[in-house]
Amino acid sequence: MRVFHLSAECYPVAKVGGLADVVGALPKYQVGAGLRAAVAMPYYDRKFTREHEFDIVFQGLTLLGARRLYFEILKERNNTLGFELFLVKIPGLIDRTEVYCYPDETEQFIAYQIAFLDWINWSGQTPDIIHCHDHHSGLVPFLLQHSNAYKRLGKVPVVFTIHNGQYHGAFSWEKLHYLPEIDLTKTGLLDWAGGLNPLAAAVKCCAQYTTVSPSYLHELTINSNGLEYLFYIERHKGTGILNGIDTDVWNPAADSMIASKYTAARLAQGKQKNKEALCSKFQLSSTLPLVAFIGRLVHEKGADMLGDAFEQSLKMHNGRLNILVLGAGDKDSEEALTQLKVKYPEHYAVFIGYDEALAHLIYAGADFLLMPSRVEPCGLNQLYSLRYGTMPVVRSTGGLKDTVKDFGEEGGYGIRFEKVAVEDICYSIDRAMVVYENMPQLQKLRKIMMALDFSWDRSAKEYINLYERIISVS
Ligand SMILES: Nc1ncnc2c1ncn2[C@@H]1O[C@H](COP(=O)(O)OP(=O)(O)O[C@H]2O[C@H](CO)[C@@H](O)[C@H](O)[C@H]2O)[C@@H](O)[C@H]1O
Repeated sequence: MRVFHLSAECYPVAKVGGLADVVGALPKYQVGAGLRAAVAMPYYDRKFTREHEFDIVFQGLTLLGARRLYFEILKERNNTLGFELFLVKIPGLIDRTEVYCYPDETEQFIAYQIAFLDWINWSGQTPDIIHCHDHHSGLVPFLLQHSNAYKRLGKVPVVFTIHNGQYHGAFSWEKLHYLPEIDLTKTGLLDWAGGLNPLAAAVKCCAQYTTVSPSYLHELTINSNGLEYLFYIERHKGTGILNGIDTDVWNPAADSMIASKYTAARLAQGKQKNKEALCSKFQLSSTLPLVAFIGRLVHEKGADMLGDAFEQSLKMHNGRLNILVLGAGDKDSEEALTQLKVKYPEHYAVFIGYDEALAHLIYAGADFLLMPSRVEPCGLNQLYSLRYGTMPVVRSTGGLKDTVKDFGEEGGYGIRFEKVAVEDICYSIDRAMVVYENMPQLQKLRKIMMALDFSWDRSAKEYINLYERIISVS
């Protein structure tokens, strides 16, 4: 079965968040299961692209409105990632360093989708499935069905995965002319609330959509930044498939980014060595409990509450608790979290920025990983922390609810809280402090965490079953 994954991110080519982790892993596991899975993503001028060899497999000219665009499809020569990697390069438009936030982002993502479809069409390929991830490739199912340009491919089914339903990629109707010739009687499929909405169009036009956890499938009908009714109406097309983790990348027994590798059998010593390395980097004492946060500092992740919650907890557990933050995002949260360092220089540290290796060391060296998310479609951080024997402290939402069981319940191993509130975060940190004081109990819980299996094998099979079901009825 020939499958193309379309995504703006793919680890290690270009990563901003969890989308990259999923698209860098799922195709590899699908190839392992016998599929011919490939990723086709925009080209970025980054370390990975500079350090690997690429062949130009296709060159073409396409139109974006009145603009004629020359594009190339590059293929990574050695399939280094375990699957075929194709990059869509358009000089002057899709050849930059950052993944998001350019003023002409709408034009970039439309051109990426058109160039991909032109390539597939003109090169005579007919994939069995096109698997689009998030709104950046959300116009593909509409274009396949309702653009004259791609009539030959009109029956190729599209699976659309929603990693984050808060972002829709919406733009104004004035930009409609960027699309190739479409059936104008079908423009309603592109519309939501008076704008052209790629996420909504994808949900309407795809064969099936998936969410990255079962709970999030339902939550989208309650909270999806204005698309709640659409998700309610289209719910018969939705399936929740929990993300997995790439155990080649996230494995404490083989992780070259941590200070000391360890297995469950060497858990206590292994974690302590990593904690010492981590604490010495930030001049924190390695004998105190260490609560960490890793992530984008945005409202969805509860980043706006962290400053107050950490201040209250550090005050309450004066001199008995350490806290470490790794993240970047909203300026107010960055500022509040940076200021805290002045008040608690010995017990608090923060790194504002993105650092993959530091994230690995934190998963290995911290005792607790806090995720007070308002919205969490799946969440990978809690899965990584479980794999490294670090207790997740999470708000009960989305994938966090599906993967973290409170240690107060039978068979539980984490800490869960219900409300989006500073008080609930502080209370959960209090509970973590109590767990830490009972080290034999914490060690037992850590063993349970490390034995859990959230690898991609199971989820990759679920996607394949879904593809097969779709193909059998199409
Ligand atoms: N400053 C920093 N430095 C280093 N590493 C950092 C970092 N900030 C974040 N990361 C890393 O980025 C990834 C974050 O992944 P998540 O899945 O938790 O969130 P994200 O919101 O990006 O993804 C969305 O898509 C994923 C994938 O489907 C869903 O799990 C999730 O719920 C959804 O919001 C992790 O690998 C984490 O270690």
